[in-house]
Amino acid sequence: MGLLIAKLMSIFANQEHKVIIVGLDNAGKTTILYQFLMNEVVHTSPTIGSNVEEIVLQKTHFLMWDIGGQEALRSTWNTYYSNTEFIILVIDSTDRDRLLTTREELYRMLAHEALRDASVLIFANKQDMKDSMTTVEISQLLTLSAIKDHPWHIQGCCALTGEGLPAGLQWMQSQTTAN
Ligand SMILES: Nc1nc2c(ncn2[C@@H]2O[C@H](COP(=O)(O)OP(=O)(O)OP(=O)(O)O)[C@@H](O)[C@H]2O)c(=O)[nH]1
Ligand SMILES: [Mg+2]
Repeated sequence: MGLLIAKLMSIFANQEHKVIIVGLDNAGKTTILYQFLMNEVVHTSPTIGSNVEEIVLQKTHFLMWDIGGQEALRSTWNTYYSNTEFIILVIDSTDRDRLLTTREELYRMLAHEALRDASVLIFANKQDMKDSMTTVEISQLLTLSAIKDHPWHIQGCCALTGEGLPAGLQWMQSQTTAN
């Protein structure tokens, strides 16, 4: 009996949490995924379709789907939604012109039934660029404070150095234990 309980506990401890990484093309999604995986900057080209990798933080396993963000691919995002626990929305913080497009995509996702229980981590990426918007500016432009039905968190980061990425992962881990 004790063994059975131990086995069940280890299954739950190693349960995989499904994550989708979304955002407009060139935001840095693929760069972030491989920084998580290897602590390295990989050479990327625009993602057609998706990449999937398992990222483990202590005993928490995340199955992360990095989805192509080009305009023509955005209508396919919803095919990845089922069983998603976390949305990572990556933003190129220098891309002021397209922040409203990101905002539309964000609220479209949040209204989707399959994402009703998902938590949202927003990475304000490319904080190394001197003209980047701050997390405060981005929060205001996305009106994040209006999101009441999903836990959310915004984190500044630089995918090239990895700065800010562990803090984001840690927030996700805290949400898995909070739920
Ligand atoms: N300066 C700077 N450049 C970055 C950063 N993160 C990513 N990049 C660069 O931004 C470009 C796009 O990165 P990707 O990771 O391919 O972007 P993506 O979001 O996966 O794009 P799609 O696959 O087309 O949706 C690459 O040239 C990256 O090297 C960052 O934090 N700072
Ligand atoms: Mg990509």
